[in-house]
Amino acid sequence: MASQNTAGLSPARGSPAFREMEPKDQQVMVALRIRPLSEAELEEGATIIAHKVGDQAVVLMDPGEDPEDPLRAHRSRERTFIFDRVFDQHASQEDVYSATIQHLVEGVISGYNATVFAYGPSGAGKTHTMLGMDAEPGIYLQTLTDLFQAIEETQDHMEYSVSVSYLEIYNEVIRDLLNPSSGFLDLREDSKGSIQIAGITEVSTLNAREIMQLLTRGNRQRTQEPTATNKTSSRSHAVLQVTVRQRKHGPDLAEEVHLGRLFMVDLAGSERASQTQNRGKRMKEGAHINRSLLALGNCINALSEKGSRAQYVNFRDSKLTRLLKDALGGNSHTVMIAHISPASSSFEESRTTLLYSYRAKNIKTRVKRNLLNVSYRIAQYTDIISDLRREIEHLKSKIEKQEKKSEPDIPDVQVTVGPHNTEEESHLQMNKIRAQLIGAFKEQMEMRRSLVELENTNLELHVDLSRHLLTIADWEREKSDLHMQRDRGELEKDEEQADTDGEDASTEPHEVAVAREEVNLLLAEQRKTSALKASLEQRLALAKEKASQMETLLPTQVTSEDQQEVLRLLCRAHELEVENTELRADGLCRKSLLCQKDLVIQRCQQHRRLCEQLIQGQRQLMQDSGVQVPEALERQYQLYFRELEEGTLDRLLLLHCGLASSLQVNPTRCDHQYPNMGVIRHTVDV
Ligand SMILES: Nc1ncnc2c1ncn2[C@@H]1O[C@H](COP(=O)(O)OP(=O)(O)OP(=O)(O)O)[C@@H](O)[C@H]1O
Repeated sequence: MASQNTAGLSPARGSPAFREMEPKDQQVMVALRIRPLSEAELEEGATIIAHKVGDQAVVLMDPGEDPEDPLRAHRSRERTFIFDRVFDQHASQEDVYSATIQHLVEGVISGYNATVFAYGPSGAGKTHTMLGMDAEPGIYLQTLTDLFQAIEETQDHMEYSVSVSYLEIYNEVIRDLLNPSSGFLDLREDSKGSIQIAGITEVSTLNAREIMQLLTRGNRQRTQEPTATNKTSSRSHAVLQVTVRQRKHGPDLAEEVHLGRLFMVDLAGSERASQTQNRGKRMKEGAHINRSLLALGNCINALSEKGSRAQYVNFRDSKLTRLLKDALGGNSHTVMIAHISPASSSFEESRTTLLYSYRAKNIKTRVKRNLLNVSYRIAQYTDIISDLRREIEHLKSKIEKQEKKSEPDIPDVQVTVGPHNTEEESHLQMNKIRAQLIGAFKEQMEMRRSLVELENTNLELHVDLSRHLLTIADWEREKSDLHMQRDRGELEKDEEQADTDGEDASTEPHEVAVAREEVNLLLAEQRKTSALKASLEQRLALAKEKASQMETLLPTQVTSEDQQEVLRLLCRAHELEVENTELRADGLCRKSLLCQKDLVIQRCQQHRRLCEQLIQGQRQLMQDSGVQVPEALERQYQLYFRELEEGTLDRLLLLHCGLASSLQVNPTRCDHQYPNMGVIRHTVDV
């Protein structure tokens, strides 16, 4: 089960909607599901205040409103919201699935990304919609069943591999729900800006039921506890990720690979702590859940206003938004299913949920098909072909020149007798050598590509490591500041406050503990990558030597000048392709170096701010105590203040940031040719 299952399948499938190659702007689809009144709500005498009108509207009545009150007649809080689809208590699981997600399945198979997330307060029905129950399976099972069925129905020159992972984000920590003992997992960004989860378990199977059993088991591992509104409330965000790789072999060596990713996200309850009467641990945990949801809300706000006010969208604020970055602002067909209870007792919750989801309707994503290898291969072949053409032309003209020069010697050359005196034998020999050469060359190329990917991974690990070390260093600095302030007696008030809250201000925050853990993991991973790289480099050196020996032997094994020439050209083509790969790797390294430079600049800026504070503080101290400033120092002060006022340094930094970000936005030619670099780097280790 752990290994990648492939099914030999599929034709030119896909509706016209999914055939387009150009990126298309796509509105996020927002649907609303109103669950039936629960027994508890009925018992407490709640009435229904959310009414579905037609297929797209919902009217929410304010239960506190007196219809007879003439003073409130024009200030009614009754509101109508329009969504792409509205479902009420009569809607079945199939109704919801077929109107929202079903149409995206085909796209995922053909290489498009799709995301569906269930949003709403605790107990509003999110898990019911996503996971459902045995008798009423939710979106997970329906989607997987359709996906596998569609794959089964397709045949031809296609191969599919499907892998599934399931994780939860709880208190800003990622856990693998299919392998909960694996500890905390980390998010990584690859060279294309695509988010990956390092070390996640990926299960490959083409059996939806088998996956469902795993998910149901995984869901039991989900952090779940009773809250005031739901006895089995899921306290975490659960993300089911399905990756479909479609591989199509062309008549020549070319190969098309499409990669479609489907995220199905069951968010934690969006309620505010005060409204659910949650106290203690729940309240703290709520802060973390809300950090993710708040970040999600901020992104939704910024994205929905994009264009009109061009707001900055900060996806980096939480793990959830980093993971959903593509779903919200990037390359994905996205569906949000908001959930509410129809009960009068949930009026405020429902109102905020409707407002929040309504805003999400303005978000546009830019959807394009993830064609991985084609552009790379085409670009690569085009390069090689044009290089080869030039080389061939060059060699041809050289041969012509030599022929002209050596015309009188022609009879001598023609009488040379080699070990293969018949034309047929010579032809067979040449084919054999050519096959050997191509084999050796392909092996070399594979190794070089793997080396480039390992190098890329190493750089990413390094960048991640630096980021975590920065978090730790920042905290260490804060801690020493705190100690200094405490020593000077400036912290008494705060300390008192901290003591009454039962917390010590110098207690290490959660993110620092996570950063320490991640540093250890990253170091271990770096060691692993380096060992792999060293052994691969050794193998490559051996392979290169073998190939060069073959080349040296050529003149003794093949006697015809033409054949020798063809083989020499072949060798030259190989060399050129190797050089090309090196160039691309070089491009990637430069980009990563740029990333690292950014980190260094960030660190220097932090240090600069500290120095500025020091200088200002010391100057103040000198002034207060009437110390005479020496002339040379005063001149340096003036220089320093002039620099600050003119802002030269800031302008330089701004210029660097501008240049760096334009490089990120317009990746170099090398990146275009390496679109799949580091995209699939997950460990499959069930
Ligand atoms: N459409 C529905 N039809 C019937 N029962 C439903 C429906 N939606 C939800 N329920 C029931 O309501 C209860 C709460 O639903 P669920 O656990 O799905 O809520 P939730 O939004 O996932 O809550 P939390 O965020 O706390 O995990 C469950 O018992 C569920 O079976």
